[in-house]
Amino acid sequence: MRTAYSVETVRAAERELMARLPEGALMQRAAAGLAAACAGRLRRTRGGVYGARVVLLVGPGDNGGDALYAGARLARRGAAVTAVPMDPERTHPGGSAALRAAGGHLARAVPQRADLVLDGLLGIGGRGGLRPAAAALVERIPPGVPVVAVDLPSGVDADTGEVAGPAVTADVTVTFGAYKPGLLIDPGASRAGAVHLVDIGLELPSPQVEALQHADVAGLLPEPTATSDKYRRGVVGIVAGSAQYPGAAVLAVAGALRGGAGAVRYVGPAAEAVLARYPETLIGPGRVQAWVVGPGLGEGRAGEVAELLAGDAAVLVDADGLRGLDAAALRARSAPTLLTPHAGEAAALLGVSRESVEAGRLDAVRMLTQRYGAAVLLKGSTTLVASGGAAVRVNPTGTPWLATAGSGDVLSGLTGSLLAGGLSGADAGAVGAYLHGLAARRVGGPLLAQQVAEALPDAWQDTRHP
Ligand SMILES: NC(=O)C1=CN([C@@H]2O[C@H](COP(=O)(O)OP(=O)(O)OC[C@H]3O[C@@H](n4cnc5c(N)ncnc54)[C@H](O)[C@@H]3O)[C@@H](O)[C@H]2O)[C@@H](O)CC1
Ligand SMILES: [K+]
Repeated sequence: MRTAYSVETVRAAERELMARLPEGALMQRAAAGLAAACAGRLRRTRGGVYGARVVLLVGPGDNGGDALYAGARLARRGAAVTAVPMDPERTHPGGSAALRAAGGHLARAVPQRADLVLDGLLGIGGRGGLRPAAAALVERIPPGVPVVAVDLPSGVDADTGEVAGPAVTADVTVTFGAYKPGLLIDPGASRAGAVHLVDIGLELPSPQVEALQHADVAGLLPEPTATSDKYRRGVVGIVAGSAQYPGAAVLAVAGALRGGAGAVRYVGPAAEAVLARYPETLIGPGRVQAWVVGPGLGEGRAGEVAELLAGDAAVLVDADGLRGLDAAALRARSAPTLLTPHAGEAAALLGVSRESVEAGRLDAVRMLTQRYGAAVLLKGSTTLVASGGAAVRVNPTGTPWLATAGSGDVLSGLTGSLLAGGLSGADAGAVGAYLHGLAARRVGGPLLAQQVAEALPDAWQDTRHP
């Protein structure tokens, strides 16, 4: 499990640790890890540190201090290090002195010839969009030069991944003590590049955000045993498709057949198309452990959604099924419920704009789970899964090629199948998104939704091999 912690949590852990250590010890740990990561990068790109031109963008706080001390370490190994402070009056005094003593120097303009740029403008103390002095330095980063962000890319909100205006786009982020949610959630995550965690010895409580890894998923997947039969493995029912969108039914069934349930039942007007493609499918109403309702349903079918929600099987509501959902009916349910909106559907459920959901995905998914009393999977670049007050799960797999017609139908079928296999709403959502993203990576791109469904068994097996 990869875990991420809010600024408040990280600060509290830092205070607690600092009280037990000599002054400045934590910053030295951070700077040592940062310098080592930079040296590793310089070794790979140009054979070594000696003679490398390193530029430090230095903000007014401790983030700038980290950059200066790391710069001093690189200067001692023969790098030519130039620090450009955002505000020369407010620059970490100890860090500046250390850099000068090591042979580095301070400048007012960003040198345009460089082998590496360190972004030490803002870390977890950054608030809102970059102010002009910081934005001006970011604009002067020479194109094509690798950028290492110190703790997080400046301009990215550490707690949410929101980016309000200009921000650094890093090749590597060296983060200290703990991942921050903004490094795992878009738009921040795509600014961070490869994230490298430096252990500085923090003791941390339970996380605010987490990302499953292969072993976590393998541990949650419902595997049949010698005594399993198809009913014990769970039956998933698919209520999807319409005369206008029969394909959604076929794709949801395609996903459901690869999600580990013992059987897939289809109810709706696309039975012929479903059977033609998947003769394994049971047709017509009957008992199931979980329903998937919504993909390609079209308009005027809210009654079917309400009827399923009134029953005692688990229910996944997707796409057209999400229109006009009754929050009170959802809150009254005792069986697992999972909603799987994309940003536009989430915006409608919350009564806000699509843009605000996309800019603040973490807030949006938390508000949805609170308002509707259900687990929620918010689709998009970095899919999020929230349930009650538990840590929000961010999906680490996937590819931009998944933004293609029908891929959501496969996801809902797959995830419903996992619900039928006995997973909770949050687990089914997180595991479904993970496998779906892994399968898409296997296919590459451009991809068809049905290829994603076909790659699911291999993705399932992949999770067993870390
Ligand atoms: N606290 C600790 O124990 C440790 C902190 N470390 C470093 O310290 C950082 C946090 O340091 P600080 O609390 O000093 O905060 P930062 O260095 O992140 O930034 C705070 C400063 O930036 C200014 N600022 C805030 N938002 C701005 C914006 N949008 N545009 C321009 N300027 C803005 C503030 O006025 C303040 O002076 C961490 O990210 C990490 O890099 C590490 O050295 C490890 C140990
Ligand atoms: K930074």
